[in-house]
Amino acid sequence: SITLKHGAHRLGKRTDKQMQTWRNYGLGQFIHWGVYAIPGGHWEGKYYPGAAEWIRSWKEMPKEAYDNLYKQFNPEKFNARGWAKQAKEMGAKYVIITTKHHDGFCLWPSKYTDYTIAKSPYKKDIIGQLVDAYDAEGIDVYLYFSIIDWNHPGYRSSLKTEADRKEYEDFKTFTRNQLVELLERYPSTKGLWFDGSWDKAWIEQAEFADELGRELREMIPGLIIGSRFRADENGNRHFDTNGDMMGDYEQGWERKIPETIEDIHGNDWDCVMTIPENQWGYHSDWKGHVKTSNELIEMLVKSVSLDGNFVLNFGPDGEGNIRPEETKLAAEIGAWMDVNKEVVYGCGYLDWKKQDWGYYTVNRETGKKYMVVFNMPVSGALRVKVPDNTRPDKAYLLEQPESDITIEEIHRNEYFVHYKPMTPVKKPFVIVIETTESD
Ligand SMILES: C#C[C@@H]1N[C@@H](C)[C@@H](O)[C@H]1O
Repeated sequence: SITLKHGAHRLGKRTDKQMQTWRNYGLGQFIHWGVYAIPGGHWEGKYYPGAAEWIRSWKEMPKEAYDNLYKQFNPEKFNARGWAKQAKEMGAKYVIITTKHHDGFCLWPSKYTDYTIAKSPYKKDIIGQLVDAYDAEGIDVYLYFSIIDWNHPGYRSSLKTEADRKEYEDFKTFTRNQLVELLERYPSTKGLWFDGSWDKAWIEQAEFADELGRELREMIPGLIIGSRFRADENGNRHFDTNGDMMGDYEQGWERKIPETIEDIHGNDWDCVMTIPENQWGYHSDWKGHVKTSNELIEMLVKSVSLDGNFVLNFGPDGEGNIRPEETKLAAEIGAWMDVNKEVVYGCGYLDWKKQDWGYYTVNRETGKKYMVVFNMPVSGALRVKVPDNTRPDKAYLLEQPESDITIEEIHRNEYFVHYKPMTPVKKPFVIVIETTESD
C-alpha cells in the first residue's frame, strides 16, 4: 500500500463502546423533511417523476418559486413527540434526520444563512424539537447533512475558474461553521450522516474535509461518521487509494442490500431504504411498487444477517403529518418486532451456509442462534448445514419455547429441521436452534 495523508485513519472495525452500540442497533428510521414537502412532487398541476426532494432541479420548477416556498412553510400538524413515539413502537433504535438537504434549507435556526426555519412562518427550531423528542424516547439521534447546497452563493459542483475557487473558500467556511453549530446546538448527537459529497469541487478538498472531520470528532468524542463524507488526496471516495474504508462504516448501500458476507469486506455498514422505489422526501403520488411490511422485514433481517443496520425512510408531508401508508407499515413492523426483536437487536452474521428458507442471525453476546423463516418449503423440512465442530441439539419456535421441533440428521453436518405450521404462515417466524460446539 502507498502512504496517504488523507486516506483511512483506521484499519478494521472501531471497537469502542459508541460503535458497538451503533453495530447493535439493527433497525433505524430515516426522516427526510423540508420545503420540498410543500410541492410534494407536483408543480402547477404537473407530476414530477423524480425523487420529491430533488424537485428544485426539475426543469419545470422555476428556481425563484422554489426558493420562496419557505415563506409558506408552517407545518401546524408537526408533532415531534408523536413521530418519536411511532418510531419507538416500530422498534427503531436510532434516527437519522435531515438538517439540510441539497436545497440548502435549514430545519434549525442557523446563524450562517437566512434560508432557515427561523425565517418561515413556523419559526421554531424543528431539529431541536426532534432531537429532544427522540432522546426522550431513548432513540439515538444522528444528523443528516448535505454538502451540496444549491442555495449558498459559494457552492460549486466543480471549480473551473479562480473566481470559483475564491467563492468556494467561503462555502467551505460556511459548511464548517454550520456543522460546528449543529454539534454545539445538539450535543446529544451520536453521529453525522453526510450526503451530497460526490461533486468534483468537494472531492478536491481532501485536506480540508479530513481536518473538518477531525475537528468534529474532537467536539463529540465517539462521534460516528460514515464513508460518504470525504475523499482521499487522489479523489477516491468511501475506499482510499489502498482500498481501505474512510470513516466508521460503509455508506454504500442506498436502496440496496449486500448479497453475501464477502460484499461487506469486513466493514460495518448501513442500508438506507425507501418505501416506494425512490422517494425520500414527501411525494403525494407514489407510483410503482410500494414495499409491504413482509418485504421490509425481510430487508431488515437480511441486513442484520450480514452484519449491517437497516434504516427505513419516512417522508412527512408539508403539514407535518406522517402519511397513512408509512404509519401502517410502522405499525406492522412494530407488531413483528414486538414478538421477534431479539433476532435483530445485538445480532449479526452466523457463518452457516445460507439456505433458501430465510436467514440466520446470532446474538453477539449470548451466541443464541435464530432461523428466521420467510420461505416455507412445501416439505416442511428446513435444510441446515453446520460447520464441522457444530451439532444441532434442539430447535423450538421463538414464540413457543415449549415447542420441540424434530431435527433429522441427513448426513455429516447436514440436517432437516422438520416444521409444519398448524396455520397458514402470513408473517416471517423464528426457530431457535441450540447447538453443541466441539473443539
Ligand atoms: C441521491 C440522493 C440522496 N441520497 C438519499 C439518502 C436521499 O437524500 C437522496 O435525495
